[in-house]
Amino acid sequence: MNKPLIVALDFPSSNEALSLVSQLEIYHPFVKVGMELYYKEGPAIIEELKMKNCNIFLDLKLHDIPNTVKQAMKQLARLEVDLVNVHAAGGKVMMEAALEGLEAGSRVGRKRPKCIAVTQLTSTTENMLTEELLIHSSMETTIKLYAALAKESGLDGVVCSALEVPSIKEVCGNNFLAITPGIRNSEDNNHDQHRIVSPVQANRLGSDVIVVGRSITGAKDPHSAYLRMKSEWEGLL
Ligand SMILES: O=C(O)c1cc(=O)[nH]c(=O)n1[C@@H]1O[C@H](COP(=O)(O)O)[C@@H](O)[C@H]1O
Repeated sequence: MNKPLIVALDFPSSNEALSLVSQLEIYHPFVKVGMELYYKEGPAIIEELKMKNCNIFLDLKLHDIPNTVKQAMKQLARLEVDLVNVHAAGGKVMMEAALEGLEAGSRVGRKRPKCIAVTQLTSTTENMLTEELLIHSSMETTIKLYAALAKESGLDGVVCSALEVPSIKEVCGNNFLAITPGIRNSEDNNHDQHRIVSPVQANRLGSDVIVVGRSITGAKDPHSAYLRMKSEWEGLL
């Protein structure tokens, strides 16, 4: 993967998603289909996006007992997307089961999709971690341990805030992917995100991939917003 910017297609239906993609079509965008769009449109939206030459991150954040995750991943593998994810909080056996399902569902001769684990959502604060989730380690320690567990389970990387990338790379090595949402420029609305980083900072902190939603999809001119984010992320601005 070559430092991609993934656009989160958080839309209620394929009309809005495909209209956004058509504005970016010449760049063959890497896009993310999340729960909102997939629960409405199902596998059809994946096929439509493939026809538009998009790379696809199917973000369904699986978190269940190992057997359920394995069987679900077997089905998702058949969609032949590039990237899928689980919650690291499901534990090692569940993450291993996710990979087994992906291997089992992938066509012979075709590589399974990459699989990454969400560590702690970028909407989670240090205070929520201790007060609500009753995790009495710091955000950094928790995320480092979850990342190490994901690596031990054979996963390809994690989702985290760019703020945690240096410590994850220290523990898991440079080849272990760090995919980072929660990307905002100072003038953007933060919405429900808390552990926020600009595209320039994400680059400096060593993120491999950034995920950007509303700062592009909600912009007056999504095409210009995409190009600016991309240039800042790639260190051109
Ligand atoms: O797994 C994800 O993609 C994800 C993990 C996380 O910790 N935080 C997070 O924001 N995301 C996703 O990244 C996207 C961020 O969207 P914006 O906040 O609109 O840029 C959303 O689609 C989220 O579902």
